[in-house]
Amino acid sequence: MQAAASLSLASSPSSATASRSARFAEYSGSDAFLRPFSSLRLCGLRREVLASRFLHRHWSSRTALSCARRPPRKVSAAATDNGGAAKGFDYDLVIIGAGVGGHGAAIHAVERGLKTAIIEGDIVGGTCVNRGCVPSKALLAVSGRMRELQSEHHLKSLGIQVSASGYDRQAVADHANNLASKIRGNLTNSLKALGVDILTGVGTIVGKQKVKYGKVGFSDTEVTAKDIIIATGSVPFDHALKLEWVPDWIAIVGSGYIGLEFSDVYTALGSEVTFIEALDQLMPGFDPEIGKLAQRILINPRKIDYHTGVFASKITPAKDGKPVTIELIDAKTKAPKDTLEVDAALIATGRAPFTKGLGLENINVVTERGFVPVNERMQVIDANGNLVPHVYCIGDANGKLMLAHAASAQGISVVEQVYGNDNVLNHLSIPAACFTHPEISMVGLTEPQAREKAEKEGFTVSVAKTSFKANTKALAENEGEGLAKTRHWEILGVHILGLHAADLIHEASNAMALGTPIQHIKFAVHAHPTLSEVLDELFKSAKVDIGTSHAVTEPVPV
Ligand SMILES: Cc1cc2nc3c(=O)[nH]c(=O)nc-3n(C[C@H](O)[C@H](O)[C@H](O)COP(=O)(O)OP(=O)(O)OC[C@H]3O[C@@H](n4cnc5c(N)ncnc54)[C@H](O)[C@@H]3O)c2cc1C
Ligand SMILES: NC(=O)c1ccc[n+]([C@@H]2O[C@H](COP(=O)([O-])OP(=O)(O)OC[C@H]3O[C@@H](n4cnc5c(N)ncnc54)[C@H](O)[C@@H]3O)[C@@H](O)[C@H]2O)c1
Repeated sequence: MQAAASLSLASSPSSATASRSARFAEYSGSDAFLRPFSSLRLCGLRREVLASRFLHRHWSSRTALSCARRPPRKVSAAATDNGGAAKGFDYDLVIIGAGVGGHGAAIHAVERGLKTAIIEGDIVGGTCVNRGCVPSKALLAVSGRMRELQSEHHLKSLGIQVSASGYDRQAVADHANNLASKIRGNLTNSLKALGVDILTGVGTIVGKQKVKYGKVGFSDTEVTAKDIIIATGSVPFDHALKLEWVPDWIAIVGSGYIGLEFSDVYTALGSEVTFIEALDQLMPGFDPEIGKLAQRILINPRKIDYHTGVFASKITPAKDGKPVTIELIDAKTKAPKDTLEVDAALIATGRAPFTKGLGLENINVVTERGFVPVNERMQVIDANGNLVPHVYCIGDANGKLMLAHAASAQGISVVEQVYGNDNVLNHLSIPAACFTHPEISMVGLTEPQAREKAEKEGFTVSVAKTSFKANTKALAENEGEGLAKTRHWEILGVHILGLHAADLIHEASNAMALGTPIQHIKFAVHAHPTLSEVLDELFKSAKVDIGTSHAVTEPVPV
């Protein structure tokens, strides 16, 4: 199923107008969090419905501070130093969009001695810093602690007594907002410290190696660049991060990363959640076995119910004291199924690229569902299937892998090419994580995908699994729930659900990126007692048949 697909709302990105001023106005005001008034029912309960609202933007970058301290860089024949551009150009590199992708590319470009400018039409940091990863992880930090404090049984088993737990909604919201501002400041300062020119305004490609930019209502300035990177990201649907109120009952449309993370936040803060998922099971993007375990740990014990195999076909925002209404239709037959009345609705059905008004028509590029077509080197492909010289597109705008670190890694890969080093990023080795409690992480193929590949290519897949239940550190924390699984001696994929899964995945993703096979990594030594021994055990339990060359390990049921 395509992200961003099928849900049409007044506030959805598809309603974006072509005008640049309207684009940015809409960007800052789109309202995916819809709310009501009045009383309604869920799971047989009647409840008083709260009025209210949500919304807006905030977040940052991890590389910012360390990069400011990097040593002077070497300058190749292909590049000038940071003071002067290639002959005949204002800049060696102009990047349109200062999100994490653009930021990662800019600091690496300076390191490579390229005279670099970054054009930003809104605020530095983009989605991740201002409206995505950063504020959502601040909220998840709160939900994690709330869960611990609310789990009397868990605390008691550790010998801890806590009389009551509670939270101050505004203080929680401030924590998310302040973190976003702080990281945005770090990002901006790191660009300035490295001598990247930050050009304010909406960037438009006006022709070969030419970009204009300008604030809405002011005249544009034109700059030339030897190479251009488009890093304009996506239009987020989600503005629930300001936490202006906590609804009693919230419907979350879509059970992907955003839906699952917000269900963790809202249930910890006291809301009841109803998931609406178009596919036949919840969390359809995850490895099926991990998805089942996630349902057992993250859904069933919480105040969450769900409708699967249905589309939210129409959502009517709260108005004049009436609740939000959500019309559900059967995903296959399209027959009407149900209508829900809820306090609030959060739309998490994927994100749409932010590529309108970029002037792509001036370089003969036609988007595909809004995404900029690129090859494996992020070089932009025109309407005739030819590469557009000197134009690249990274991050959410190309739709390859809509993750912050993928955007940044693609940016670094492009800068290497611009510098003269061929570089192709291995997307299969890029990890992903969902920051629920406990976390889920993954890299590479799911088990069905691995089996399909094996059938096509004629090899056998074996699967190894291990449980957190046997891990001393996890047991010391009284957090023994979890599973890690891998497949294939080359490591085709690893999936983890359990304590600190988001940190644990990197041993596997680095092994995949470096091509380290299981029969080598299984001899690596891990400190005891640590959670990393979960992966140690996983790799050691993999049955490697070097003769037939494809072994896998099976997990112990948890
Ligand atoms: C709620 C939420 C939580 C998330 N959590 C995570 C997470 O935990 N981990 C993770 O890896 N990813 C997460 N993501 C995804 C992550 O935020 C994106 O993948 C990432 O921000 C993409 O970076 P980008 O640089 O491609 O685009 P963006 O961050 O969207 O930045 C693009 C920038 O370009 C600017 N721009 C657009 N058009 C123009 C123009 N014409 N001229 C000038 N400037 C322009 C925009 O204003 C913006 O600043 C989350 C997303 C959301 C919505
Ligand atoms: N921790 C992280 O890394 C993190 C966190 C949040 C977001 N993200 C990024 O943001 C992107 C978007 O996240 P997301 O959760 O919005 O998208 P997603 O693609 O992960 O999940 C969307 C879900 O919505 C369902 N859906 C689509 N249309 C529907 C409809 N009309 N009715 C009911 N269900 C519908 C889909 O079947 C799917 O399960 C992700 O691709 C991810 O890359 C990452």
